[in-house]
Amino acid sequence: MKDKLIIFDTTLRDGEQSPGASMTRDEKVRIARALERMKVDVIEAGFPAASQGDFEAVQAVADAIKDSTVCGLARALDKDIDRAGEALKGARSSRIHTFIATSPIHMQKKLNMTPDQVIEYAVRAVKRARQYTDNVEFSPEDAGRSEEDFLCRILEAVIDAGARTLNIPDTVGYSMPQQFGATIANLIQRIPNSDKAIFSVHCHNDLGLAVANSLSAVMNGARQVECTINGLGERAGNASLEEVVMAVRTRQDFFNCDTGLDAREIVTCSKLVSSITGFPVQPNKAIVGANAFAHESGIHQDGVLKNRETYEIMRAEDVGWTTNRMVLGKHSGRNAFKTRMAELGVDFAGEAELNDAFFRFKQLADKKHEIFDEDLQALISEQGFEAEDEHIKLVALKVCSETGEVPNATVTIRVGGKEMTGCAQGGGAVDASLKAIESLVKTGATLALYSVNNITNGTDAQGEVTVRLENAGRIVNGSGADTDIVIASAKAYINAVNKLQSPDQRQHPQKGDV
Ligand SMILES: CC(=O)SCCNC(=O)CCNC(=O)[C@H](O)C(C)(C)COP(=O)(O)OP(=O)(O)OC[C@H]1O[C@@H](n2cnc3c(N)ncnc32)[C@H](O)[C@@H]1OP(=O)(O)O
Ligand SMILES: CC(C)C(=O)C(=O)O
Repeated sequence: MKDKLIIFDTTLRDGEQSPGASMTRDEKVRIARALERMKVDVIEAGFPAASQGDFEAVQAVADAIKDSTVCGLARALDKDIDRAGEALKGARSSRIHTFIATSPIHMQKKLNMTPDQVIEYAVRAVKRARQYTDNVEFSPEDAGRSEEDFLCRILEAVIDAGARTLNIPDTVGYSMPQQFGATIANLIQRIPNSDKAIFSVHCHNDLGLAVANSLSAVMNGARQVECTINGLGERAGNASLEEVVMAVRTRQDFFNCDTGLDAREIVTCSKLVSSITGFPVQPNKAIVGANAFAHESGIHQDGVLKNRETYEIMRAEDVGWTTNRMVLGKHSGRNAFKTRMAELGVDFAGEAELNDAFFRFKQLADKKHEIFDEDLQALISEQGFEAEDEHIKLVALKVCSETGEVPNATVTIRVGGKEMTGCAQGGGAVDASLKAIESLVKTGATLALYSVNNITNGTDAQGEVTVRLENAGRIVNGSGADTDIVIASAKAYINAVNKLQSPDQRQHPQKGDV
Protein backbone atom coordinates (compact mmCIF):
# COMPACT_ATOMS: atom_id res chain seq x y z
CA MET A 1 0.00 0.00 0.00
CA LYS A 2 1.49 3.33 -1.08
CA ASP A 3 1.51 6.45 1.13
CA LYS A 4 -0.61 9.47 0.30
CA LEU A 5 1.36 12.41 -1.12
CA ILE A 6 -0.43 15.55 0.04
CA ILE A 7 -0.71 18.28 -2.58
CA PHE A 8 -0.64 21.75 -1.04
CA ASP A 9 -1.43 24.34 -3.68
CA THR A 10 -0.14 27.85 -3.05
CA THR A 11 -1.17 29.49 -6.34
CA LEU A 12 -3.39 31.91 -4.41
CA ARG A 13 -0.60 32.87 -1.99
CA ASP A 14 2.93 32.38 -3.35
CA GLY A 15 1.59 32.35 -6.92
CA GLU A 16 0.01 35.70 -6.25
CA GLN A 17 3.43 37.00 -5.19
CA SER A 18 4.49 36.94 -8.88
CA PRO A 19 4.74 40.60 -9.79
CA GLY A 20 1.57 41.45 -11.72
CA ALA A 21 -0.37 38.34 -10.74
CA SER A 22 -2.53 39.73 -7.97
CA MET A 23 -6.08 38.42 -7.88
CA THR A 24 -9.38 39.77 -6.65
CA ARG A 25 -11.45 37.95 -4.05
CA ASP A 26 -13.83 36.53 -6.65
CA GLU A 27 -10.98 35.39 -8.87
CA LYS A 28 -9.41 33.57 -5.92
CA VAL A 29 -12.72 31.83 -5.24
CA ARG A 30 -12.99 30.72 -8.89
CA ILE A 31 -9.48 29.28 -8.83
CA ALA A 32 -10.07 27.66 -5.42
CA ARG A 33 -13.17 25.93 -6.80
CA ALA A 34 -11.16 24.60 -9.74
CA LEU A 35 -8.49 23.33 -7.32
CA GLU A 36 -11.17 21.67 -5.21
CA ARG A 37 -12.59 19.94 -8.32
CA MET A 38 -9.08 18.66 -8.95
CA LYS A 39 -9.09 17.26 -5.38
CA VAL A 40 -6.14 19.32 -4.16
CA ASP A 41 -5.69 18.50 -0.45
CA VAL A 42 -4.75 21.94 0.91
CA ILE A 43 -5.39 25.35 -0.70
CA GLU A 44 -3.27 28.18 0.68
CA ALA A 45 -5.66 31.04 -0.03
CA GLY A 46 -3.53 34.02 0.99
CA PHE A 47 -1.84 36.01 3.74
CA PRO A 48 -4.73 37.49 5.76
CA ALA A 49 -2.53 40.05 7.59
CA ALA A 50 -1.29 41.48 4.28
CA SER A 51 -4.37 43.61 3.57
CA GLN A 52 -8.09 43.85 4.17
CA GLY A 53 -8.59 42.60 0.59
CA ASP A 54 -6.53 39.47 1.17
CA PHE A 55 -8.24 38.88 4.52
CA GLU A 56 -11.61 38.95 2.75
CA ALA A 57 -10.34 36.75 -0.06
CA VAL A 58 -9.16 34.07 2.39
CA GLN A 59 -12.47 34.38 4.21
CA ALA A 60 -14.42 33.96 0.93
CA VAL A 61 -12.38 30.92 -0.07
CA ALA A 62 -12.82 29.42 3.41
CA ASP A 63 -16.58 29.86 3.11
CA ALA A 64 -16.79 28.49 -0.45
CA ILE A 65 -14.60 25.40 -0.22
CA LYS A 66 -15.96 22.20 1.27
CA ASP A 67 -13.66 19.35 0.32
CA SER A 68 -10.14 20.80 0.56
CA THR A 69 -8.46 22.23 3.65
CA VAL A 70 -8.11 26.02 3.42
CA CYS A 71 -4.92 27.54 4.75
CA GLY A 72 -3.75 31.06 5.60
CA LEU A 73 -0.13 32.20 5.98
CA ALA A 74 1.09 34.22 8.98
CA ARG A 75 4.39 35.53 10.28
CA ALA A 76 5.38 34.30 13.72
CA LEU A 77 3.53 37.23 15.25
CA ASP A 78 0.36 37.17 17.32
CA LYS A 79 -1.33 39.82 15.16
CA ASP A 80 -0.75 37.85 11.94
CA ILE A 81 -1.90 34.58 13.47
CA ASP A 82 -5.04 36.14 14.91
CA ARG A 83 -5.90 37.59 11.47
CA ALA A 84 -5.41 34.18 9.88
CA GLY A 85 -7.48 32.45 12.58
CA GLU A 86 -10.27 34.94 12.09
CA ALA A 87 -10.25 34.74 8.28
CA LEU A 88 -10.46 30.95 8.40
CA LYS A 89 -13.33 30.79 10.90
CA GLY A 90 -15.89 29.69 8.31
CA ALA A 91 -13.75 26.89 6.84
CA ARG A 92 -14.93 23.31 7.13
CA SER A 93 -11.27 22.32 7.48
CA SER A 94 -8.63 24.98 8.18
CA ARG A 95 -4.89 25.22 8.59
CA ILE A 96 -2.67 28.04 9.85
CA HIS A 97 0.77 28.13 8.28
CA THR A 98 3.27 30.13 10.28
CA PHE A 99 6.91 30.74 9.44
CA ILE A 100 10.11 32.41 10.51
CA ALA A 101 13.49 32.48 8.83
CA THR A 102 16.29 30.23 10.12
CA SER A 103 19.26 30.92 7.85
CA PRO A 104 22.14 32.94 9.35
CA ILE A 105 21.74 35.74 6.81
CA HIS A 106 17.99 36.11 7.38
CA MET A 107 18.25 35.91 11.16
CA GLN A 108 21.09 38.45 11.36
CA LYS A 109 20.33 40.84 8.55
CA LYS A 110 16.56 40.71 8.16
CA LEU A 111 15.04 39.73 11.51
CA ASN A 112 17.88 41.03 13.66
CA MET A 113 17.29 38.13 16.06
CA THR A 114 19.47 35.52 17.71
CA PRO A 115 18.78 31.84 16.92
CA ASP A 116 17.30 31.41 20.42
CA GLN A 117 14.91 34.30 19.85
CA VAL A 118 13.84 32.77 16.55
CA ILE A 119 13.03 29.48 18.29
CA GLU A 120 11.10 31.41 20.93
CA TYR A 121 9.02 33.22 18.27
CA ALA A 122 8.40 29.98 16.38
CA VAL A 123 7.19 28.07 19.43
CA ARG A 124 5.00 30.93 20.59
CA ALA A 125 3.48 31.28 17.10
CA VAL A 126 2.67 27.58 16.80
CA LYS A 127 1.05 27.55 20.23
CA ARG A 128 -1.04 30.58 19.36
CA ALA A 129 -2.10 29.05 16.04
CA ARG A 130 -3.16 25.89 17.87
CA GLN A 131 -5.74 28.02 19.71
CA TYR A 132 -7.53 28.34 16.34
CA THR A 133 -6.97 24.91 14.80
CA ASP A 134 -5.27 21.56 15.41
CA ASN A 135 -3.91 21.78 11.91
CA VAL A 136 -0.78 23.94 12.20
CA GLU A 137 2.10 24.03 9.74
CA PHE A 138 5.47 25.55 10.48
CA SER A 139 8.12 26.63 7.94
CA PRO A 140 11.74 27.53 8.74
CA GLU A 141 12.07 30.09 5.95
CA ASP A 142 15.26 29.81 3.85
CA ALA A 143 15.83 26.28 5.18
CA GLY A 144 17.85 25.61 2.02
CA ARG A 145 20.57 27.89 3.41
CA SER A 146 20.07 27.05 7.11
CA GLU A 147 22.37 24.93 9.28
CA GLU A 148 21.04 21.41 9.68
CA ASP A 149 21.73 21.31 13.44
CA PHE A 150 19.71 24.47 13.95
CA LEU A 151 16.88 23.12 11.81
CA CYS A 152 16.78 20.00 14.00
CA ARG A 153 16.54 22.16 17.14
CA ILE A 154 13.77 24.43 15.95
CA LEU A 155 11.74 21.67 14.29
CA GLU A 156 11.85 19.48 17.39
CA ALA A 157 10.64 22.46 19.43
CA VAL A 158 7.72 23.33 17.12
CA ILE A 159 6.55 19.70 17.00
CA ASP A 160 6.41 19.79 20.80
CA ALA A 161 4.48 23.06 20.53
CA GLY A 162 1.86 21.37 18.32
CA ALA A 163 2.94 21.76 14.67
CA ARG A 164 1.77 18.77 12.63
CA THR A 165 3.27 19.69 9.27
CA LEU A 166 6.92 20.73 8.97
CA ASN A 167 7.51 22.45 5.69
CA ILE A 168 11.11 22.78 4.52
CA PRO A 169 11.34 25.67 2.09
CA ASP A 170 14.12 26.21 -0.39
CA THR A 171 13.12 29.85 -0.36
CA VAL A 172 15.69 31.14 -2.83
CA GLY A 173 15.95 28.03 -5.04
CA TYR A 174 19.57 27.41 -4.02
CA SER A 175 19.49 23.66 -3.29
CA MET A 176 20.60 20.80 -5.53
CA PRO A 177 18.35 17.73 -5.80
CA GLN A 178 20.67 15.17 -4.21
CA GLN A 179 21.63 17.50 -1.38
CA PHE A 180 18.04 18.61 -0.73
CA GLY A 181 16.82 15.01 -0.64
CA ALA A 182 19.60 14.13 1.81
CA THR A 183 18.60 17.05 4.07
CA ILE A 184 15.01 15.75 4.24
CA ALA A 185 16.19 12.23 5.02
CA ASN A 186 18.56 13.55 7.72
CA LEU A 187 15.92 15.71 9.38
CA ILE A 188 13.44 12.84 9.54
CA GLN A 189 16.09 10.57 10.94
CA ARG A 190 17.68 13.02 13.41
CA ILE A 191 14.64 14.74 14.95
CA PRO A 192 13.50 12.49 17.83
CA ASN A 193 9.77 13.32 17.55
CA SER A 194 9.69 13.52 13.73
CA ASP A 195 7.09 10.72 13.54
CA LYS A 196 4.50 13.16 14.95
CA ALA A 197 4.66 15.39 11.88
CA ILE A 198 4.42 15.19 8.12
CA PHE A 199 7.44 16.57 6.29
CA SER A 200 6.69 18.91 3.44
CA VAL A 201 8.74 20.86 0.90
CA HIS A 202 8.30 24.21 -0.82
CA CYS A 203 10.83 24.76 -3.59
CA HIS A 204 11.54 27.82 -5.68
CA ASN A 205 12.72 27.70 -9.24
CA ASP A 206 15.62 30.18 -9.34
CA LEU A 207 17.91 27.55 -10.88
CA GLY A 208 15.10 25.70 -12.65
CA LEU A 209 15.31 22.92 -10.03
CA ALA A 210 12.07 23.39 -8.09
CA VAL A 211 10.40 20.24 -9.39
CA ALA A 212 13.60 18.16 -9.26
CA ASN A 213 14.24 19.23 -5.65
CA SER A 214 10.63 18.50 -4.67
CA LEU A 215 10.76 15.03 -6.22
CA SER A 216 14.08 14.27 -4.57
CA ALA A 217 12.54 15.25 -1.23
CA VAL A 218 9.59 12.94 -1.87
CA MET A 219 11.98 10.06 -2.62
CA ASN A 220 13.55 10.79 0.77
CA GLY A 221 10.42 10.82 2.89
CA ALA A 222 8.57 14.12 2.29
CA ARG A 223 4.83 13.47 2.08
CA GLN A 224 3.56 16.93 1.21
CA VAL A 225 4.63 19.05 -1.74
CA GLU A 226 3.82 22.75 -1.95
CA CYS A 227 3.37 23.83 -5.53
CA THR A 228 1.48 26.12 -7.87
CA ILE A 229 -0.45 25.86 -11.11
CA ASN A 230 1.80 26.67 -14.08
CA GLY A 231 4.71 27.07 -11.64
CA LEU A 232 3.58 30.60 -10.80
CA GLY A 233 5.27 32.24 -7.80
CA GLU A 234 7.74 34.73 -6.39
CA ARG A 235 10.63 35.49 -8.83
CA ALA A 236 11.18 32.42 -11.05
CA GLY A 237 8.21 30.70 -9.45
CA ASN A 238 7.49 27.57 -7.45
CA ALA A 239 7.47 23.89 -8.31
CA SER A 240 4.68 23.40 -10.80
CA LEU A 241 1.80 21.29 -9.52
CA GLU A 242 1.15 19.61 -12.85
CA GLU A 243 4.77 18.52 -13.25
CA VAL A 244 5.07 17.15 -9.71
CA VAL A 245 1.78 15.27 -9.91
CA MET A 246 2.45 13.76 -13.33
CA ALA A 247 6.07 12.87 -12.56
CA VAL A 248 4.99 10.93 -9.46
CA ARG A 249 2.15 9.28 -11.39
CA THR A 250 4.17 8.45 -14.49
CA ARG A 251 7.24 7.18 -12.62
CA GLN A 252 5.53 5.15 -9.91
CA ASP A 253 8.56 2.86 -10.04
CA PHE A 254 10.48 5.63 -8.20
CA PHE A 255 7.90 6.56 -5.56
CA ASN A 256 6.31 4.87 -2.56
CA CYS A 257 3.43 7.31 -2.68
CA ASP A 258 0.84 8.84 -4.99
CA THR A 259 -1.50 11.82 -4.95
CA GLY A 260 -5.28 11.60 -4.87
CA LEU A 261 -5.61 14.25 -7.58
CA ASP A 262 -7.97 14.12 -10.52
CA ALA A 263 -5.34 15.01 -13.09
CA ARG A 264 -7.97 15.40 -15.84
CA GLU A 265 -8.74 18.83 -14.33
CA ILE A 266 -5.16 20.06 -14.80
CA VAL A 267 -5.50 21.73 -18.19
CA THR A 268 -8.75 23.52 -17.27
CA CYS A 269 -7.14 24.79 -14.08
CA SER A 270 -4.01 25.90 -15.90
CA LYS A 271 -6.06 27.85 -18.45
CA LEU A 272 -8.12 29.48 -15.72
CA VAL A 273 -5.03 30.62 -13.80
CA SER A 274 -3.43 31.88 -16.98
CA SER A 275 -6.49 33.87 -18.02
CA ILE A 276 -7.05 35.37 -14.55
CA THR A 277 -3.43 36.37 -13.95
CA GLY A 278 -2.65 37.28 -17.56
CA PHE A 279 0.47 35.09 -17.39
CA PRO A 280 0.56 33.08 -20.63
CA VAL A 281 1.72 29.48 -20.53
CA GLN A 282 4.78 28.97 -22.71
CA PRO A 283 3.99 26.54 -25.57
CA ASN A 284 6.74 24.11 -24.60
CA LYS A 285 5.75 24.01 -20.91
CA ALA A 286 5.50 20.42 -19.68
CA ILE A 287 1.97 19.00 -19.35
CA VAL A 288 0.03 22.25 -19.92
CA GLY A 289 1.89 23.93 -22.81
CA ALA A 290 0.10 23.94 -26.17
CA ASN A 291 2.88 21.79 -27.64
CA ALA A 292 3.17 19.33 -24.74
CA PHE A 293 1.26 16.68 -26.69
CA ALA A 294 1.80 17.97 -30.23
CA HIS A 295 3.92 16.23 -32.86
CA GLU A 296 5.24 18.09 -35.89
CA SER A 297 8.02 16.04 -37.35
CA GLY A 298 7.27 13.28 -39.82
CA ILE A 299 9.23 10.54 -38.06
CA HIS A 300 7.49 11.24 -34.74
CA GLN A 301 4.07 11.53 -36.39
CA ASP A 302 4.59 8.27 -38.23
CA GLY A 303 5.57 6.58 -34.94
CA VAL A 304 2.62 8.02 -33.01
CA LEU A 305 0.17 7.04 -35.74
CA LYS A 306 1.47 3.48 -35.48
CA ASN A 307 1.61 3.45 -31.67
CA ARG A 308 1.25 6.52 -29.42
CA GLU A 309 3.71 5.18 -26.87
CA THR A 310 6.56 5.55 -29.35
CA TYR A 311 6.72 9.27 -28.48
CA GLU A 312 4.23 9.79 -25.62
CA ILE A 313 4.93 8.89 -21.99
CA MET A 314 1.56 10.20 -20.81
CA ARG A 315 -1.84 10.44 -22.47
CA ALA A 316 -3.01 13.95 -23.29
CA GLU A 317 -6.54 12.94 -22.24
CA ASP A 318 -5.31 12.01 -18.75
CA VAL A 319 -4.35 15.62 -17.96
CA GLY A 320 -7.39 17.19 -19.56
CA TRP A 321 -6.50 17.76 -23.21
CA THR A 322 -9.11 16.43 -25.66
CA THR A 323 -6.42 14.51 -27.49
CA ASN A 324 -2.84 14.67 -28.67
CA ARG A 325 -2.24 16.85 -31.72
CA MET A 326 -0.58 16.35 -35.07
CA VAL A 327 0.72 19.68 -36.26
CA LEU A 328 1.29 19.77 -39.98
CA GLY A 329 4.35 21.79 -40.90
CA LYS A 330 7.50 21.62 -42.91
CA HIS A 331 8.85 18.65 -40.93
CA SER A 332 5.78 16.49 -41.48
CA GLY A 333 5.73 13.37 -43.61
CA ARG A 334 3.31 11.69 -46.03
CA ASN A 335 1.81 9.43 -43.40
CA ALA A 336 0.58 12.31 -41.20
CA PHE A 337 -0.49 14.35 -44.24
CA LYS A 338 -2.50 11.51 -45.72
CA THR A 339 -4.10 10.67 -42.36
CA ARG A 340 -5.20 14.27 -41.76
CA MET A 341 -6.53 14.56 -45.30
CA ALA A 342 -8.54 11.36 -44.83
CA GLU A 343 -9.98 12.86 -41.63
CA LEU A 344 -11.01 15.87 -43.71
CA GLY A 345 -12.72 13.54 -46.18
CA VAL A 346 -10.08 13.72 -48.91
CA ASP A 347 -8.98 10.40 -50.38
CA PHE A 348 -6.29 10.36 -53.01
CA ALA A 349 -6.90 8.34 -56.16
CA GLY A 350 -3.37 7.02 -56.18
CA GLU A 351 0.24 7.55 -55.22
CA ALA A 352 0.75 10.23 -57.90
CA GLU A 353 -2.14 12.37 -56.66
CA LEU A 354 -0.93 12.04 -53.07
CA ASN A 355 2.60 12.97 -54.08
CA ASP A 356 1.39 16.00 -56.00
CA ALA A 357 -0.69 17.26 -53.06
CA PHE A 358 2.15 16.50 -50.65
CA PHE A 359 4.56 18.49 -52.81
CA ARG A 360 2.23 21.52 -52.69
CA PHE A 361 1.81 21.05 -48.97
CA LYS A 362 5.59 21.17 -48.45
CA GLN A 363 5.83 24.29 -50.60
CA LEU A 364 3.20 25.97 -48.45
CA ALA A 365 4.83 24.71 -45.24
CA ASP A 366 8.07 26.41 -46.24
CA LYS A 367 6.21 29.71 -46.21
CA LYS A 368 3.95 29.19 -43.24
CA HIS A 369 4.71 28.04 -39.67
CA GLU A 370 1.66 25.89 -39.09
CA ILE A 371 -0.72 24.43 -41.61
CA PHE A 372 -4.33 24.41 -40.46
CA ASP A 373 -7.21 22.34 -41.79
CA GLU A 374 -8.45 25.37 -43.73
CA ASP A 375 -5.06 25.59 -45.45
CA LEU A 376 -5.29 21.94 -46.46
CA GLN A 377 -8.78 22.45 -47.81
CA ALA A 378 -7.59 25.45 -49.80
CA LEU A 379 -4.65 23.42 -51.06
CA ILE A 380 -6.97 20.74 -52.38
CA SER A 381 -9.53 23.12 -53.85
CA GLU A 382 -6.74 25.05 -55.54
CA GLN A 383 -5.52 21.77 -56.97
CA GLY A 384 -9.12 21.33 -58.16
CA PHE A 385 -9.16 24.75 -59.86
CA GLU A 386 -6.00 23.98 -61.70
CA ALA A 387 -6.95 20.44 -62.56
CA GLU A 388 -10.12 21.79 -64.10
CA ASP A 389 -8.14 23.52 -66.83
CA GLU A 390 -4.44 24.07 -66.51
CA HIS A 391 -3.95 25.50 -69.98
CA ILE A 392 -2.60 28.76 -68.56
CA LYS A 393 -0.32 28.57 -65.54
CA LEU A 394 1.44 31.17 -63.40
CA VAL A 395 5.20 30.66 -63.61
CA ALA A 396 6.62 33.75 -61.88
CA LEU A 397 5.53 37.09 -60.54
CA LYS A 398 7.68 40.03 -59.53
CA VAL A 399 6.14 43.15 -58.05
CA CYS A 400 7.80 46.44 -57.27
CA SER A 401 5.89 48.65 -54.88
CA GLU A 402 7.44 51.56 -53.02
CA THR A 403 6.28 54.86 -51.61
CA GLY A 404 6.23 57.66 -54.17
CA GLU A 405 6.54 55.25 -57.14
CA VAL A 406 3.88 53.72 -59.39
CA PRO A 407 3.72 49.99 -58.61
CA ASN A 408 4.66 47.73 -61.47
CA ALA A 409 4.53 43.99 -61.99
CA THR A 410 6.33 41.55 -64.27
CA VAL A 411 4.55 38.27 -64.77
CA THR A 412 5.52 35.08 -66.58
CA ILE A 413 2.85 32.57 -67.54
CA ARG A 414 2.93 29.30 -69.44
CA VAL A 415 0.28 28.97 -72.10
CA GLY A 416 0.16 25.48 -73.46
CA GLY A 417 3.85 24.67 -73.54
CA LYS A 418 5.04 28.22 -74.13
CA GLU A 419 6.28 30.80 -71.60
CA MET A 420 5.39 34.47 -72.00
CA THR A 421 6.36 37.49 -69.92
CA GLY A 422 4.52 40.79 -69.62
CA CYS A 423 4.79 43.97 -67.54
CA ALA A 424 2.27 46.55 -66.39
CA GLN A 425 1.84 49.41 -63.98
CA GLY A 426 -1.17 49.77 -61.74
CA GLY A 427 -2.77 51.55 -58.81
CA GLY A 428 -1.30 48.94 -56.46
CA ALA A 429 0.59 45.66 -56.50
CA VAL A 430 -2.56 43.61 -57.20
CA ASP A 431 -3.82 45.95 -59.91
CA ALA A 432 -0.42 45.95 -61.66
CA SER A 433 -0.21 42.13 -61.50
CA LEU A 434 -3.67 41.56 -62.96
CA LYS A 435 -2.98 44.11 -65.71
CA ALA A 436 0.30 42.34 -66.55
CA ILE A 437 -1.55 39.03 -66.89
CA GLU A 438 -4.27 40.64 -68.97
CA SER A 439 -1.62 42.14 -71.27
CA LEU A 440 -0.66 38.54 -72.10
CA VAL A 441 -4.00 36.73 -72.19
CA LYS A 442 -6.00 39.60 -73.75
CA THR A 443 -9.45 38.43 -72.61
CA GLY A 444 -10.87 41.97 -72.72
CA ALA A 445 -12.99 40.87 -69.74
CA THR A 446 -14.29 43.22 -67.06
CA LEU A 447 -13.33 42.54 -63.46
CA ALA A 448 -16.77 42.38 -61.85
CA LEU A 449 -15.67 41.31 -58.39
CA TYR A 450 -12.48 41.03 -56.37
CA SER A 451 -12.47 39.80 -52.76
CA VAL A 452 -9.89 38.55 -50.27
CA ASN A 453 -10.50 36.32 -47.26
CA ASN A 454 -7.86 35.16 -44.86
CA ILE A 455 -8.20 31.42 -44.45
CA THR A 456 -6.43 31.27 -41.08
CA ASN A 457 -5.22 33.83 -38.56
CA GLY A 458 -1.90 35.64 -38.40
CA THR A 459 0.16 37.66 -40.81
CA ASP A 460 1.47 34.43 -42.34
CA ALA A 461 -2.09 33.21 -42.97
CA GLN A 462 -3.15 32.11 -46.42
CA GLY A 463 -5.31 34.60 -48.27
CA GLU A 464 -7.97 33.26 -50.59
CA VAL A 465 -8.83 35.59 -53.45
CA THR A 466 -11.93 35.36 -55.59
CA VAL A 467 -12.27 37.28 -58.86
CA ARG A 468 -15.24 37.45 -61.21
CA LEU A 469 -14.69 38.16 -64.91
CA GLU A 470 -17.41 39.13 -67.33
CA ASN A 471 -16.97 38.92 -71.06
CA ALA A 472 -19.57 39.02 -73.77
CA GLY A 473 -22.30 37.94 -71.39
CA ARG A 474 -20.23 35.11 -69.94
CA ILE A 475 -19.45 35.27 -66.20
CA VAL A 476 -16.81 33.13 -64.49
CA ASN A 477 -15.36 33.06 -61.01
CA GLY A 478 -11.75 32.22 -60.27
CA SER A 479 -10.07 31.47 -56.93
CA GLY A 480 -6.50 31.29 -55.73
CA ALA A 481 -4.88 30.87 -52.35
CA ASP A 482 -1.41 31.81 -51.15
CA THR A 483 0.32 33.28 -48.12
CA ASP A 484 1.05 36.28 -50.38
CA ILE A 485 -2.21 37.90 -51.44
CA VAL A 486 -0.69 39.39 -54.61
CA ILE A 487 0.23 35.88 -55.75
CA ALA A 488 -3.19 34.60 -54.62
CA SER A 489 -4.76 37.35 -56.77
CA ALA A 490 -2.71 36.39 -59.82
CA LYS A 491 -3.63 32.73 -59.35
CA ALA A 492 -7.31 33.64 -59.03
CA TYR A 493 -7.20 35.77 -62.17
CA ILE A 494 -5.51 33.00 -64.16
CA ASN A 495 -7.98 30.47 -62.78
CA ALA A 496 -10.85 32.65 -64.04
CA VAL A 497 -9.17 33.17 -67.42
CA ASN A 498 -8.78 29.41 -67.80
CA LYS A 499 -12.50 29.02 -67.24
CA LEU A 500 -13.33 31.89 -69.56
CA GLN A 501 -11.21 30.44 -72.28
CA SER A 502 -12.81 27.03 -72.19
CA PRO A 503 -11.52 24.89 -75.10
CA ASP A 504 -14.05 26.13 -77.63
CA GLN A 505 -13.42 29.79 -76.84
CA ARG A 506 -9.72 29.75 -76.09
CA GLN A 507 -7.68 32.21 -78.09
CA HIS A 508 -4.12 31.07 -78.28
CA PRO A 509 -1.72 33.99 -78.14
CA GLN A 510 -0.22 34.72 -81.46
CA LYS A 511 3.42 34.89 -82.29
CA GLY A 512 4.68 38.40 -81.56
CA ASP A 513 2.07 39.03 -78.90
CA VAL A 514 4.65 38.98 -76.14
C1 LIG B 1 9.20 33.65 1.65
C2 LIG B 1 7.86 34.19 1.59
O1 LIG B 1 7.25 34.13 0.60
S1 LIG B 1 7.27 34.92 2.98
C3 LIG B 1 5.74 35.66 2.54
C4 LIG B 1 5.97 36.88 1.77
N1 LIG B 1 4.72 37.54 1.54
C5 LIG B 1 4.54 38.79 1.83
O2 LIG B 1 5.38 39.48 2.36
C6 LIG B 1 3.27 39.38 1.39
C7 LIG B 1 2.54 40.11 2.46
N2 LIG B 1 3.32 41.09 3.15
C8 LIG B 1 2.85 42.30 3.50
O3 LIG B 1 1.77 42.73 3.12
C9 LIG B 1 3.66 43.11 4.41
O4 LIG B 1 5.02 42.80 4.27
C10 LIG B 1 3.22 42.85 5.87
C11 LIG B 1 1.79 43.35 6.08
C12 LIG B 1 3.23 41.35 6.23
C13 LIG B 1 4.16 43.54 6.85
O5 LIG B 1 4.23 44.87 6.48
P1 LIG B 1 5.10 45.92 7.38
O6 LIG B 1 4.61 45.83 8.77
O7 LIG B 1 4.99 47.20 6.69
O8 LIG B 1 6.57 45.35 7.40
P2 LIG B 1 7.62 45.19 6.23
O9 LIG B 1 7.00 44.36 5.15
O10 LIG B 1 8.17 46.48 5.79
O11 LIG B 1 8.78 44.36 6.92
C14 LIG B 1 8.55 43.07 7.39
C15 LIG B 1 8.72 43.02 8.89
O12 LIG B 1 8.33 41.71 9.32
C16 LIG B 1 9.44 41.07 9.98
N3 LIG B 1 9.34 39.66 9.68
C17 LIG B 1 9.58 39.07 8.49
N4 LIG B 1 9.27 37.78 8.57
C18 LIG B 1 8.83 37.56 9.80
C19 LIG B 1 8.36 36.41 10.45
N5 LIG B 1 8.24 35.26 9.81
N6 LIG B 1 7.97 36.50 11.73
C20 LIG B 1 8.07 37.71 12.40
N7 LIG B 1 8.49 38.82 11.82
C21 LIG B 1 8.87 38.76 10.53
C22 LIG B 1 10.66 41.75 9.40
O13 LIG B 1 11.78 41.57 10.20
C23 LIG B 1 10.18 43.18 9.34
O14 LIG B 1 10.19 43.67 10.65
P3 LIG B 1 10.70 45.18 10.99
O15 LIG B 1 9.71 46.07 10.30
O16 LIG B 1 10.62 45.23 12.47
O17 LIG B 1 12.07 45.30 10.45
C1 LIG C 1 6.49 31.00 3.67
C2 LIG C 1 7.45 30.09 3.01
C3 LIG C 1 6.97 28.70 2.95
C4 LIG C 1 7.78 30.53 1.65
O1 LIG C 1 6.95 30.94 0.88
C5 LIG C 1 9.17 30.37 1.21
O2 LIG C 1 10.03 30.13 2.03
O3 LIG C 1 9.42 30.52 0.00
